[in-house]
Amino acid sequence: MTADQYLARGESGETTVVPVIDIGPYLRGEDGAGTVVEQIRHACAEVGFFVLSGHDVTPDLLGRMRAVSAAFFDLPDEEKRRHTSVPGETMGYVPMGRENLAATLDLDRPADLKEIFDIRRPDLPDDPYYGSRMGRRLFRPFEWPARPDGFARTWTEYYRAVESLAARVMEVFALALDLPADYFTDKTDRSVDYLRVINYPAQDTPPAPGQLRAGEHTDYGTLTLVATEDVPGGLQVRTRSGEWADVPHVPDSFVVNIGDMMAQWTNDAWVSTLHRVANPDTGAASARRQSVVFFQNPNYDTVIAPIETCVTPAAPARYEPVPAGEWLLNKVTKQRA
Ligand SMILES: O=C(O)CCC(=O)C(=O)O
Ligand SMILES: [Fe+2]
Repeated sequence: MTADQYLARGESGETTVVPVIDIGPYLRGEDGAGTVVEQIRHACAEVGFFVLSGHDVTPDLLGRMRAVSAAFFDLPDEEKRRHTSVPGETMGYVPMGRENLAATLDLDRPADLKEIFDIRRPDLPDDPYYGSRMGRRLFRPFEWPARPDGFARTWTEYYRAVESLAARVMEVFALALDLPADYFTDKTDRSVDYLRVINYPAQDTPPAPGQLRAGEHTDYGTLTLVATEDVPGGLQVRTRSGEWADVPHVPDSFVVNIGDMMAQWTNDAWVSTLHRVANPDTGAASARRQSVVFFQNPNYDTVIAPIETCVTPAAPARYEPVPAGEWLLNKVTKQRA
């Protein structure tokens, strides 16, 4: 991916960088559904990011998810560390200093200033897909924290809600690529999703040179749904001219971005845009930030190759086929600080 593929406009540009799209008409099968498809096609091709409103994940559920997660991060360090993920994995608690997203682009930067709790699909179905060698590697069972109360219940409820929403967005993606609405269904129905809450603590000491809340990176999979927070030190996208532009926070909406595998599927007709999480200004260093992030990655045995509607004589296939699980593991290995 080269910098000139990032079309979003930055500080010096007045254009809206990241459009807000109301998916409601599509979800309800109303007349405006065609417009939703058009808007999403445009956003994915031009920006790689959009803000999704009109979805059916309730503010109540999101509020409970935030509260229970914040309560976990407020537990004593020693209690959180009992859930520390095995090295090279992100399942469970990932303490400060363990992840470095810029390293996925082979950049030499200090570790990200964040801690994480991360799960895979809860309540795994009895299916050889999950029990195979690759299945066990990617869907390793994890232990829920005993505290705070209701953690497992709320996270499971949230997982189900965003998993369904992601499936509906994938239908829109298929339609936007002139494919049948269910084109991606059998490629993502056992997806290797990551549900993680990221706590970006207040910055009591100044970050090291080049150190950020999250270093620049692209996401790896199909799509990401981020519930952001309106506090200093937030998500930024890289514009075509190489500037960093803030992604707007719209209450009760998700920031949606596409990942590398969607860019490869579309033969780069759609962009997997560089982004990062900035530090708060010194004056706002006490601002803590928490984001709730759902990454959808295809089934591990889905082979990602440019889709036929995206390959033309003028745009020949740019990518060799690659199994999604392999691509994902390669990235996850690199992200270790
Ligand atoms: O915290 C955020 O707003 C986004 C984090 C992010 O981009 C990531 O973890 O991939
Ligand atoms: Fe990201």
